[in-house]
Amino acid sequence: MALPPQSTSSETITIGLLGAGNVGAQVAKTLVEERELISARVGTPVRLLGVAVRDPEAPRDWRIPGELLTTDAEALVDRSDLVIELIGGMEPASALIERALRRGAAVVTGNKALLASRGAALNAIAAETGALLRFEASVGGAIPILRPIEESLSGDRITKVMGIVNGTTNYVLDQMDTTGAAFDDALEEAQKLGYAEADPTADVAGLDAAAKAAILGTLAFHAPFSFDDVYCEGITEVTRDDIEAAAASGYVVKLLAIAEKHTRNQAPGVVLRVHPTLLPRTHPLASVRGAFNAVFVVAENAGELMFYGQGAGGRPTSSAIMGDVVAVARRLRTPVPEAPTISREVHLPPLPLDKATTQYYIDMEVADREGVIAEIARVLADHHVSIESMRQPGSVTVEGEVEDSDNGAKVQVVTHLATEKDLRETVEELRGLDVVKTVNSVLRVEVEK
Ligand SMILES: NC(=O)c1ccc[n+]([C@@H]2O[C@H](COP(=O)([O-])OP(=O)(O)OC[C@H]3O[C@@H](n4cnc5c(N)ncnc54)[C@H](O)[C@@H]3O)[C@@H](O)[C@H]2O)c1
Ligand SMILES: N[C@@H](CCO)C(=O)O
Ligand code: NA
Repeated sequence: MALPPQSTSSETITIGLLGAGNVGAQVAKTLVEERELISARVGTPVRLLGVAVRDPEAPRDWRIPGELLTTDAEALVDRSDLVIELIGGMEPASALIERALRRGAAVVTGNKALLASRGAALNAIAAETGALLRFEASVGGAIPILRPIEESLSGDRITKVMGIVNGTTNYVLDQMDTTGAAFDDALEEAQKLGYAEADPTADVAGLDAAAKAAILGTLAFHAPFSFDDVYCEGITEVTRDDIEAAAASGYVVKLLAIAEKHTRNQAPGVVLRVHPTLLPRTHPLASVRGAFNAVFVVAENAGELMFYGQGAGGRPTSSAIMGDVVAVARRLRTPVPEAPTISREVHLPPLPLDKATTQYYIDMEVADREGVIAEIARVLADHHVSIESMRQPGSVTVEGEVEDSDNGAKVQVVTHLATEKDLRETVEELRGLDVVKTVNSVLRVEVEK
């Protein structure tokens, strides 16, 4: 399919869009319908040169003018000053971005999977050729989060970034919690609403959130982290029982991505982790509903900051893409020296999960006889894990002892801060006790921001 002739005005910034799915179709709509506004914001005319698609006949959320459609993505890349990549996945997205950067064209992308595995390499190519590479849409959808970390907080020291960064899983957990929906039904709905990845396994297995944790960690700590540095557990093992038991104890289950600097008793490093987490219902992140995202950032001087907004969906994500397009196009018009997007001045290695400290919730079935609680408490104490609260559903919460109940002997313990290593050894020993029939679930708990 032929492309329209290239702009004759050397002033005009030409844009090539790759992919016209949930996000791409919205971006095409904005570039066509709001061309004057975007050009005014940039200060130079911008023009959508073409939209590379796999199937020109495919139905789309917005009908892209036929003369813009092409199946030759490489030719479009070679003719564009600015390339927007919204195909997703590794190939051909990676090769097309690399092709654009090598010829000095600017690139805007929302492809977190690619950035979390090849981000450092792509940034190196951009640094070599002087090309611009921006990716605000890759984390938190519409929420401005990467630029505040990179620019506004660049004079401070960030110590922790923690957030709900996957809209699909937040939608699924929220539906299960508030309407009692089944996992599969809620996921199907999230797919229909355009929140999920092309393969939603990436969402429910925590991989999408892990990619975002690597990107957030890299920018927050000025050290390169990749997907492989992130400990990752998804929500597929979270049951309705877990959610109901958590609710009965005043908690809500959320999939959190956490990147935290650890310095105590060890050389400094960063633990990056994604896992289902219990939050007290009063915690600000507990009220993040549906496909919304929220990210807490803690910095030495700024203190606590919270960023909140729509984390997924074609329209919200297109806002972040367009923000990058305008920012990058302004720079194409008036070039200024670019500082490296990913600075590497700090040697801060990724640390294994064992180095993380957090609180834990342990739910177990126990024998309904005297001395059970004392035995459980002894095992925890032996491993330096102290108890914040202990509860038996259906009976009165008491300190250190649990009353018999008609509901059978179920015991739920919330610990104080403990290391993963101590916790793991504790749970292993609890499982081996005669008085413990089963350990139903072990979930991490975040009480503080
Ligand atoms: N949907 C969201 O809420 C959201 C939010 C933030 C970031 N993202 C990211 O944005 C990107 C796009 O997401 P999406 O939801 O629009 O995905 P999508 O699956 O709806 O769209 C991708 C489109 O690319 C097309 N495509 C595949 N191979 C192609 C090729 N070789 N040439 C041209 N087109 C090709 C597909 O046919 C599809 O229409 C992904 O990287 C995704 O992770 C999505
Ligand atoms: N699939 C992703 C899209 C936004 O990155 C999500 O559900 O959050
Ligand atoms: Na964002």
